[in-house]
Amino acid sequence: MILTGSEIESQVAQGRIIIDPFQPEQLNPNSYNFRLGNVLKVYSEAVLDVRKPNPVQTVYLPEDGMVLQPDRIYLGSTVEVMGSDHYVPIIRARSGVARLGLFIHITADLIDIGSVNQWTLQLHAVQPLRIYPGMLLGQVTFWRTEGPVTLYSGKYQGSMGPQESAIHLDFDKSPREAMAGL
Ligand SMILES: Nc1ccn([C@H]2C[C@H](O)[C@@H](COP(=O)(O)OP(=O)(O)OP(=O)(O)O)O2)c(=O)n1
Repeated sequence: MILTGSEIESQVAQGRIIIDPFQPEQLNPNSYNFRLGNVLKVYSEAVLDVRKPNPVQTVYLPEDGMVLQPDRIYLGSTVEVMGSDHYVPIIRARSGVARLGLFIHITADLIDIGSVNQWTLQLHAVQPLRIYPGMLLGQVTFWRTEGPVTLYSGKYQGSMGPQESAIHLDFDKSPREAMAGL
């Protein structure tokens, strides 16, 4: 079951959902709009490798914006530190952003229960698009769970700013550890 905007606000007030900073005017009927931080990371090599660290360049989004090019992925992050030990967050683009052809994640919309940090966004523009730091880019929804809860303790816990893939770390683990996210 999805939380309504007023229930999100109530759960934030009780400390059961973390959204920091929290602005009530960013609430929607059943979601909360989040902002884009001013740091982007771009992979520097043309061919990426899941078994190795992939070097990145850091780019600071100027106040007058920056044009995203279609042939690459830009890692950004939310301004807000968000998460919950009680509800499962799922992120989406705002419709107005999607209507301009911008993906704000690439098939990774599910946030683990217990994952509290600035979430990494995988920005991909279908055609050149100027974006701005601090813009209201996406929305987060919160979902009730069923069953015993195990809180997230994976490799991206506590991250601030955009985090490049650390999937290469999985290759040093046993298949059981990798599947368990240990
Ligand atoms: N667009 C996204 C999706 C997820 N996350 C964060 C919150 C998630 O709780 C965490 C881990 O997500 P996954 O379990 O999908 O990713 P992995 O399986 O690669 O990581 P791990 O091995 O840590 O579970 O990454 C994020 O910042 N931005």
